Amino acid sequence: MNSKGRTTIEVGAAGVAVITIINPPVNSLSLDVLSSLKERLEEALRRDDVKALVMTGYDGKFSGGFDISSFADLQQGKVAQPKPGYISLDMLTDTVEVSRKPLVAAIDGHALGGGLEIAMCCHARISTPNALFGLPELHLGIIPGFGGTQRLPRLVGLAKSLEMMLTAKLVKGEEALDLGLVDAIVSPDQLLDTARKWALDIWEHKRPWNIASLHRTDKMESLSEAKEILKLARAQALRIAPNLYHPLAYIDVVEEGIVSSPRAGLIKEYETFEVLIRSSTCKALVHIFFSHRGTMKVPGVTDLGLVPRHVKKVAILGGGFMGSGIATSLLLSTYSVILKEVNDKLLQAAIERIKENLQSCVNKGKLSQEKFEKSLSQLKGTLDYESFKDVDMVIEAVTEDLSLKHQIFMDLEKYCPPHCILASNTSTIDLNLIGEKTKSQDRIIGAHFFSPAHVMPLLEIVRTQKTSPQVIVDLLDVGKKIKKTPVVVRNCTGFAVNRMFFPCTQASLLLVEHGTDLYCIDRAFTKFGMAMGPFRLCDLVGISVARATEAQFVLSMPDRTYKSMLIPLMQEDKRLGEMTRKGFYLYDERRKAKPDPEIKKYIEKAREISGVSIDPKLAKLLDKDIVEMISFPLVNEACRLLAEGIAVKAADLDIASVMGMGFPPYRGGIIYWADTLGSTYICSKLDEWARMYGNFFKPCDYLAEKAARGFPLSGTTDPAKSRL
Ligand SMILES: C[C@H](O)CC(=O)SCCNC(=O)CCNC(=O)[C@H](O)C(C)(C)COP(=O)(O)OP(=O)(O)OC[C@H]1O[C@@H](n2cnc3c(N)ncnc32)[C@H](O)[C@@H]1OP(=O)(O)O
Repeated sequence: MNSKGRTTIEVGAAGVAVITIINPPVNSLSLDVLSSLKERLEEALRRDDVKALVMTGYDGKFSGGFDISSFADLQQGKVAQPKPGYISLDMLTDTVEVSRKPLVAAIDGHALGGGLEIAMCCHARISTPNALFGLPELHLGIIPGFGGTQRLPRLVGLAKSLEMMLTAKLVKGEEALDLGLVDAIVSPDQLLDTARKWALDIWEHKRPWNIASLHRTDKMESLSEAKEILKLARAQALRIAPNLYHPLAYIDVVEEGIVSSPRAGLIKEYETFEVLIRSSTCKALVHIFFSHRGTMKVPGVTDLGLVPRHVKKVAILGGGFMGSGIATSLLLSTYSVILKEVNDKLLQAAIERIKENLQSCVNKGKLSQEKFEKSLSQLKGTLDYESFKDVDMVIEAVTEDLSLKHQIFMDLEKYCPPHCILASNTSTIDLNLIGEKTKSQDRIIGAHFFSPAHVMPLLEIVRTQKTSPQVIVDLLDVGKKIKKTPVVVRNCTGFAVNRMFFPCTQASLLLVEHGTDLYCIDRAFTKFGMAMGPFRLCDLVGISVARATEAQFVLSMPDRTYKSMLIPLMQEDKRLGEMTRKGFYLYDERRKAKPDPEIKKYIEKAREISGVSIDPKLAKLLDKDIVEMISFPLVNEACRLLAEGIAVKAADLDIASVMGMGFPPYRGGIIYWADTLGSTYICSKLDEWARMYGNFFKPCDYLAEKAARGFPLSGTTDPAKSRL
């Protein structure tokens, strides 16, 4: 079997051994790397010609931490440490940290998770200004397992370490120096020489031997302060993630080290790590980690060897809420942006919105004043197409009016250079229709952003049968550069995210008309872990948008829509959602939502029009039943997207559900979650509800077939069945 990574050792004339971790692309710590590292360390400690050691990572990257792809082997017991806690105690604490030869970490790139934990066992840390440090393990449903829970608080103080861990915050070189996490900052070309000299200086007592990180006390708060900080951290963890156990387990482990001893903390750490790595939360979050990266791999597109073309200048048509958000995203990533509006008043308003967006980044400390000025200087407003002659990409973000879009795309074909990518931010209109009056269909593509576009992480890239792979590769690259997660889907009404989410609103309306309490539905959803319930979301998006979207779906899938008058009735009465401070909820000036007893009136009227009577069973549903009755239709639609080839991979829908709909990542995304319940169970429930409440619930063929065989829904789709 090929080994997964290795380390090398090179002993220089001055007697400093440089050990390099080699496991591209991020130098993760596979078990092979760890075992090779142990051998190299032992060799260096044994050799008489070695006075001191430097540890570094290959190709300017220290280490991205423990090898996440080996979690599955650990979970299944296929590999194990020689004894419990071996790496943390025997290797790092009792060999490296106590060694009589000084060991200095030379850090460039990233020192994350296990990478940082190893660096913290060293006797000094030298880094470059751009190096990134952090313990992001909680994002994977685990806690650090190589001593990070004990050493980070002792190096940077308890309060700061809790902040870094609970928010998975990464710190950069200079901040790490201020915190005391590193001892010196040097440029990349001086890194190794400085580290070598530093190690030798310690050996020659020209620099002090620092006390081992595990036993430092100078940064730690007093016991009473520490207890108060831990109490607040527990409250924060419960508030941020009430369904999650592992952040609390992490705080318990830190506490053990403080109230008992650091060694007791290390023991509790590895015991807890062993439990958490086998948890369903960890498995789901690891699935999200790899699926997230997998969205950049599109079969038949990204495997053709195409190189993304350099996109420098982007034009945006329409500076409304979406257009200005998209422009902000591009400016933040140093693209030159031309913003076109139809008159000066709208143009000035759009520029003002962009300024506000950028200013809010400055206020949150995410953008320096200097970068704010630079970004803004990259923005040019215009009222005509004159300056479009050298743009590389256009993103149209005007209102959803097909004839207007027809005209725009014909104009774009006339004014833009032939290589220019012609993208539309439409959320519902068929891209084939948008481009039908042009001869440029190979460069027409959907770039569907989610509102607010400069904040939401998902970018749905929609390709038609004619979109060229080169254009898809180009947009994937732009998406990555503007720090979005792109998911490539095929063209259909609502594309993947809106189409998948639509049955959720529909099922909610059906339940409400049959007697389920509207606010109980939203509560059950948020308790399940969704960012917000379907009715709160409707208010946020706006009742008019919800109605317009509904109209599109009623047209394209009349056989499976539930026709409720609740939303039209509210629209008639100008209860338009959060923007009018009245929708399903009432809103105060701080946008805090409060249930409104008046909503009953609208429900009763809608019920009367539909001719539906209250079903006593539905009026008393448990939270679990509410979640299932609303989410299973969503799963059903996701299955249709897979069967039709709209989405190529189930994992893409998992990411789309997490990033576009607020589905809880620790449940792994919509299809992953469905598979934890089983296709047979979901299908039988949908069948039962279809018999009782109509075709809206009827399982699609894909789901029924998988259920009949007891297969998971995430199995690869048959490309032959793709409709394109
Ligand atoms: C015992 C310990 O306490 C437990 C641990 O250490 S758990 C691990 C903790 N570490 C992490 O969570 C870091 C995870 N990685 C990252 O955040 C980012 O990959 C990074 C900042 C290191 C680099 O980001 P970036 O340059 O954008 O590259 P990115 O696309 O994310 O990753 C490159 C490749 O490396 C893989 N990779 C990244 N980190 C990995 C890791 N720790 N293990 C295995 N593979 C990893 C990715 O899956 C990707 O693979 P692909 O090319 O086949 O898709």
